[in-house]
Amino acid sequence: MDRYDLALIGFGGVNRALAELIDERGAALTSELGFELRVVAITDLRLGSLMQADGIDLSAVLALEPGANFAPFAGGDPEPRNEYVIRNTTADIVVEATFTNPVDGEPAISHVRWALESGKHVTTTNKGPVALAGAELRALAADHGVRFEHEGAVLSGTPILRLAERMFSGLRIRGVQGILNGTSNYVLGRMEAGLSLPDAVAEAQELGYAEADPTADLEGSDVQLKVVILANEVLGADLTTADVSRRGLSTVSAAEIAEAQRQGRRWKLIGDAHRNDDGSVTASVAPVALPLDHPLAGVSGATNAVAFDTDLLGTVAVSGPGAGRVETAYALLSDVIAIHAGRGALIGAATDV
Ligand SMILES: NC(=O)C1=CN([C@@H]2O[C@H](COP(=O)(O)OP(=O)(O)OC[C@H]3O[C@@H](n4cnc5c(N)ncnc54)[C@H](O)[C@@H]3O)[C@@H](O)[C@H]2O)C=CC1
Ligand SMILES: N[C@@H](CC=O)C(=O)O
Repeated sequence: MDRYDLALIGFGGVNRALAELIDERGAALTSELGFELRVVAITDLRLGSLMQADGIDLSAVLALEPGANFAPFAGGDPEPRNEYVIRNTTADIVVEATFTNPVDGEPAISHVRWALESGKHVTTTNKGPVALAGAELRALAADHGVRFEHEGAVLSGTPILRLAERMFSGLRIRGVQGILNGTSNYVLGRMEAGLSLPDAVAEAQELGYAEADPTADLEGSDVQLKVVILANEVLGADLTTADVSRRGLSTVSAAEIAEAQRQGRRWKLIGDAHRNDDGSVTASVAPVALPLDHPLAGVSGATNAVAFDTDLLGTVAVSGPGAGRVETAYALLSDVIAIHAGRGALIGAATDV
């Protein structure tokens, strides 16, 4: 029986949900998936670090009282010694789920680099490293014979990146457009129902959808990162966030939301990237008042949707959760499954000189 030891970097909503999944459903997952999962290290800004090569008792760390930290545990330290833990842990896979930094991607990019350099696979839901250093990190992973997986960076657990990578061979993708942020979509729906913006945002935070700073959700920088990822990975572009024009929800007033409802329209924050006739790619994020019969107008709550414009199939649309702790933890599990499925190929690639 194979076993993967994990190091969890960041122990907030998503990595806690993964720990709960392993703790509560570990035996069932082992028999279904053919491998065992064990957590051997955890770091968090607020909790410090914990390293136990024989496996951490997840029920004990999940039961920690607010304000407590890892110091009293064997192998515990009140400081989040990220670099030391990532480089020295016995883990096979580093699971990066700290805050997304939409400006320079740090310190998550460094976390991923340290893990790959020390021969560990990485799975992350953090959009910073993928959007801002994706090519460099993929190359680093290849150099070290390990994988850099990041399904959860777009549409949380809804597997659109792997779908596009694996199932669209032979198609030419002309563009990709969609609702790519769960929080803003949820907030727009709640404002249509009469809630104030702050109340709607507070609900999204409580439900685990929002970024640590929800401005990134509302003002489009989260979608900007996702558009960069889609443009680069699906359209083969080489965009940075500076190439993606951005307007957020503050450009739409409550009165405009009510007026759109009267006109049979619904505001949605739309991310778009499309290939032009000259081969260049144009990308944007902006609120759009869609007519109710538009396919994206009915996508509500934290559900997201992506429409791929292809030459041979026309439009292929996928809809599913775009945010949520458990949904995003599933993305991490799906990455581990992909690492497990590809392990023979990796051994071959690493020895193939
Ligand atoms: N919650 C969601 O629905 C989704 C989240 N994501 C991404 O997944 C990541 C994690 O999300 P959540 O768990 O919801 O966020 P969260 O805010 O609940 O948890 C992040 C955790 O990381 C810790 N942290 C921050 N900086 C750190 C550092 N330098 N070293 C150690 N720990 C650090 C924080 O103390 C916090 O406990 C974020 O990058 C987010 O953008 C992606 C898809 C969906
Ligand atoms: N805050 C993000 C989480 C997923 O990326 C969102 O609301 O979509």
